[in-house]
Amino acid sequence: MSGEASTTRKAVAAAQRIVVKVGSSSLTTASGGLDQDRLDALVDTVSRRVVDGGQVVLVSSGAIAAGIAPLGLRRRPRDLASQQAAASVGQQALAHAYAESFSRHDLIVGQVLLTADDVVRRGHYRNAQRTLDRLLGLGAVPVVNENDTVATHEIRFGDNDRLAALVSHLVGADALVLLSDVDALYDGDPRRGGASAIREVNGEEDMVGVRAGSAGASGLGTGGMASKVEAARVACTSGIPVLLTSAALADRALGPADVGTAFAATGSRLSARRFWLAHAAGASGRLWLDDGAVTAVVRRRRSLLAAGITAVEGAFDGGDVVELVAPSGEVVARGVVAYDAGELPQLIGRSSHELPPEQRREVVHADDLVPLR
Ligand SMILES: Nc1ncnc2c1ncn2[C@@H]1O[C@H](COP(=O)(O)OP(=O)(O)O)[C@@H](O)[C@H]1O
Ligand SMILES: N[C@@H](CCC(=O)OP(=O)(O)O)C(=O)O
Repeated sequence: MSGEASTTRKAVAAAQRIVVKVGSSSLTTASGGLDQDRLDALVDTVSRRVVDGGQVVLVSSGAIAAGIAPLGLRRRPRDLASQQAAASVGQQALAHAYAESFSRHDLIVGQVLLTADDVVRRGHYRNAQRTLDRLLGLGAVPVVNENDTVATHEIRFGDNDRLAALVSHLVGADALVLLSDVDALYDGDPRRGGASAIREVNGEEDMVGVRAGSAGASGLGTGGMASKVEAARVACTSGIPVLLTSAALADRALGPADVGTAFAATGSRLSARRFWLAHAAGASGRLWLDDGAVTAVVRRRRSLLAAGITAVEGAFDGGDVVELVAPSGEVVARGVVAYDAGELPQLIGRSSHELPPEQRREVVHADDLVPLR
């Protein structure tokens, strides 16, 4: 790549605290065992950064894939119980491999297995934050994965790309690096041919027409490019720049950052509460807004009043988190609703002066509302 490095690339190269996420397809062989050479190469790169004074949190997938061969399975299992069994076997193989590999550089690793509750429940969030912070302070390399052996479909993070974005905010990272088996984001699935690489994403306008598809041909990854793009969006809108490239290019990604796709930080750092509201908390319902209300809450950062709501979905109580939806169906904000779902139908569409005084409070107060664009 030629030309002057973008601000985003400089920020990634200079980041002091960094989260590096590596996917299953970059650590395991097609037959479902750990690929020690590739794991060692990644560890060498991460170690260089740590020895140079940086702090790295490694979010590593691969537990399920690494458990396939030892259990005599032929491919990645589809049912939850077998996935959990594979993860149980594979995670300990993975942790062992990382511990051995980092020990070549005299570095200690700390295994951190998180469930969605650990970041979705605000009380648990601080606990995970403290542990990771202390590990980094003690010079260890935290190796994070989802606690797959107990996570059911209903309570999963979804994928480790999302987990990595959440962890980036949790540890206050200066950058997030997503390593996969593809060197960059392309405008279409590169497996189909004819797609071109996108080098810089400076906002949603650069994503227009980009088709980010499902997981790679190895059958080992889960989220595919779509989940990486979504994770990049979560990080960038929270003020964290992202670099996406292949694990084979990790050295350059963590060095001059002159490879892959750089996603610029578009938003400012969110407080833990606002980040939680925007990205972590589960939503219990939806409020459909008219165009005027969308402008008021998204552009003018106003509270949402009953007059701008056209429909209510879901069974929520006052104090729950809900999504605010534009007429187009796009979720434009999330916030804490002040009323129970049952109270709203008789209020919506009516302006405050038509309502009795006790029902004139905002439906979602501006302080409890985070626009998503
Ligand atoms: N627009 C795109 N740009 C790049 N890769 C894409 C795109 N759409 C789909 N993909 C596929 O996504 C795969 C990476 O996702 P995945 O297999 O889940 O990786 P990992 O295991 O690293 O998380 C690539 O191998 C590629 O084939
Ligand atoms: N927690 C799972 C990984 C899930 C996942 O998102 O995988 P990937 O798409 O390879 O990053 C595991 O360790 O197998």
